[in-house]
Amino acid sequence: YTNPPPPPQYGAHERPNYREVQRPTYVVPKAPEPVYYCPKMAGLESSCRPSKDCAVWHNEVFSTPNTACKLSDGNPGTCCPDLPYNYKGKTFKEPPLCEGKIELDDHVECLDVFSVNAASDAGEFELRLHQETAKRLKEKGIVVQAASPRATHARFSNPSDHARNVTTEAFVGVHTAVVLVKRFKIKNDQVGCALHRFKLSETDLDDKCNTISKAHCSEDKLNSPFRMIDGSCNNERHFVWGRSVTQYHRILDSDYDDGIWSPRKAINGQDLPSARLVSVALMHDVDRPSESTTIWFMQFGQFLDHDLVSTPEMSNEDGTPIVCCSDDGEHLDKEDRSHGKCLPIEVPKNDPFYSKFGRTCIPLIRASLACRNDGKLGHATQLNDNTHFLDLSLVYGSDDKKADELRARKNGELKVTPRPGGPEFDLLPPLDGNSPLHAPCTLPKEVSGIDPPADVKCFKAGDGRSDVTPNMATSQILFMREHNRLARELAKLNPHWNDERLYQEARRILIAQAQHITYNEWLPILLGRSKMAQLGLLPLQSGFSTDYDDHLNPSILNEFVGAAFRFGHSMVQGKALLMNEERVVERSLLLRNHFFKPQEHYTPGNLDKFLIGLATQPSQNVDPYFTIELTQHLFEEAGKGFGLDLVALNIQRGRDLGLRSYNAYRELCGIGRVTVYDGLRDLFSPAIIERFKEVYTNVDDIDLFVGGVSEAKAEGAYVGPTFQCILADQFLKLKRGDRHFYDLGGQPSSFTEEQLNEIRKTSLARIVCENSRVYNIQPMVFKIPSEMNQIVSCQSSSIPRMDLRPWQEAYQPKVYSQPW
Ligand code: HEM
Ligand SMILES: [Ca+2]
Repeated sequence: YTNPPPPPQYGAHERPNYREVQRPTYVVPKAPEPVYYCPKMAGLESSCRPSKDCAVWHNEVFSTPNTACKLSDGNPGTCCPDLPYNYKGKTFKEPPLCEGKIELDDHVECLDVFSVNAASDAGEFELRLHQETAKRLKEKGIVVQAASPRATHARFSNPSDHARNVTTEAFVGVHTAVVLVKRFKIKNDQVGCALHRFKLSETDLDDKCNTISKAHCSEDKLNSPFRMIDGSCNNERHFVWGRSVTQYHRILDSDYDDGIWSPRKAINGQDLPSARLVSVALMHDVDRPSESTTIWFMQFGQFLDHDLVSTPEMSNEDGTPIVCCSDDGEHLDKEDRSHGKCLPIEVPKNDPFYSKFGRTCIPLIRASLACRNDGKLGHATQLNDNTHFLDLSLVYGSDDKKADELRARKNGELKVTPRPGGPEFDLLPPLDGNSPLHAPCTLPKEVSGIDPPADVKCFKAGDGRSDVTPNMATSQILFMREHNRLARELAKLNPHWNDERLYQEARRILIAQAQHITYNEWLPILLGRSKMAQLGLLPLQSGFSTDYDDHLNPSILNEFVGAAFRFGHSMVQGKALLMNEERVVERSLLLRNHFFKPQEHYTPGNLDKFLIGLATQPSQNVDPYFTIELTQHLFEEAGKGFGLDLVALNIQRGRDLGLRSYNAYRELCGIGRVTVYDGLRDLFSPAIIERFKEVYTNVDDIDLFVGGVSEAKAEGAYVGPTFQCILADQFLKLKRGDRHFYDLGGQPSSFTEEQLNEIRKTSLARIVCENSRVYNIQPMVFKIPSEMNQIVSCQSSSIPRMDLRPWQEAYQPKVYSQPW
């Protein structure tokens, strides 16, 4: 290169619009010619490519003979066709609040703004009453015990200060609605039409929940090439769409007993079966590992989960967690639960596990309430504490304060805990100010064999759950390191860029990489190629996407967060493996001992061993089988022998979030509603149907989570058709409703075509290679190594390396050979 003249230096805010920046043309090297014969696949000609370019075809690649091939330089590759045609499928619309055809009863017609104001006083009173109850409980010494499973769950679901304030305001609105429904005897199907007529701003509730309507985005923000940290200003008209601390959306109307907030009942009017009873009756711990998919697939799923959602639980006014069962695991008196924020799970007396510990109550606190985006009165909505977008908020934070805390403010880098050996050993920065309720971050001597080292701290990242398990921490550390690596490389290419510019550019690239991995490598395994093609979810091979739809709300759906995306819990293995380069297990860690205890990561070399374990150990299948590490020992306190049951929590949470029953989603997804249990034979084994009959009195009572995980897999997918349908809809909204989606053209945040082609070289295998001391890995890390997915050197062209030269400002165009 000849040195270009130094470009002007400017901070992120004073820069010209990206659309105006002149970029030199960059000549893309031609793809290597296939040198080996490749078989036809799905009736299409195929050619030899780096394996990650065949990830979308993984089913055909692994079922067609002779799909292993050699790239032009002799390194292993995979045969597959070009990407198939991407149709433009439809997304589900949000159910209308009021269809307009419902006739209101006369007495409901009488409901006017004065009645609303009167009810709002009652709502405020309810809030104070609940605050009193909380105070009384504290005085009585009924508080959450340090290090207990409940304390750890509270840590996992801890609301941000912003979320806590929003919930308090929304709570009054919800109670106002509850009072009105009672007073005016409003039937469930009339709630929307009766209440939506009232805007909070036109009632005495005008001081509540008014920040959403006041949200504003300057031209600067709308034209910024970089996303806002809190996800705002993505949509140019609806500034808050996708922002953190805003409501989840839904594809079917909520199902609450009172039409507002109380959990649904069984069809016969009785209570639904206890969530723990359902968990025990249906969900066993049977080892059914996948034959082709690694545990990285599960882990990346949880990584996405922590990017896309965080449903905080409600808390006391002072931020302390709420108590919903007594210390010895029994239900509290009705009076002590009168703050209405508890939804404890009934444990049957004869429970095969918890009865041994005399526990009859599993605590669950209701999810934080959101201010409704429409500013109207209506049923409860819940909030997402993270940005709804796939934007690596779990790496960078979902609000400016958190983002700032995480930045090194030097060279665009993120803060780290440095360890001897260089950046491939960096860990996440320490979490300071541990709450006294937190269990120690170190392992007890009985587990580790050593005294707890003094320098071991819990980790801090953009999301508070970064060290919930060892491998959640592994994935967070990996992406943090890749950010810093990108920032270092960009600084070499553009020595004149300041910290802000380097941080934002590295962030933009890393988010694009994560989106590419998700749509190119991960979703094809989850949803299957044909479903992706049908909806238009496949990534492009070249050029820009024109997919953006500014009418589409990208927000996460209650159905997704409350049930469908929890499919991942079924894939979890009870043990995390540490493996060496020979792929031999050196140690295995029982999950129950390692929740929020990242001590193992402090041993040099262990992170590499976790990474190899992730690429080797198979994932479990999605089925009604769950490891007891999650269903009996979740967040167990050391030495106590029991923890929480995640399956029961999922079921109960679904009811808390007002999800309709499984049958309603079958109908929505075009699979067809069933009227009798036998109708389920299309997707369920007779044994499972029998077990459904034992616990649910009506086929319309089945919880969505339970039905979803028990379905037979959809063709080419990792989940059944109902979850496939909900998950696909969500990922379509996340792509089409995101103005900053990585392959979108014509936006201030769009990459140049040359940059985009480099981003398309990304694979998770490459990110592992670049940021660890793992030297050999298979190109498709979500797939178990095989002849078509051979373990190769990280130096190999089988795992393409992205070239950052297209980011060099005003560099001289030059044709160069493959970067590897
Ligand atoms: C060992 C691994 C995992 C553990 C210990 C774990 C634990 C938990 C816990 C405690 C909750 C909160 C339950 C509640 O209060 O409602 C939760 C929620 C959730 N989990 Fe997991 N999980 C794991 C893996 C996964 C995976 C692999 C996925 C997806 C592929 C996933 C998706 C979700 C989702 C979507 C939620 C709802 C999150 C929210 O509302 O904020 N989890 N998980
Ligand atoms: Ca996010």
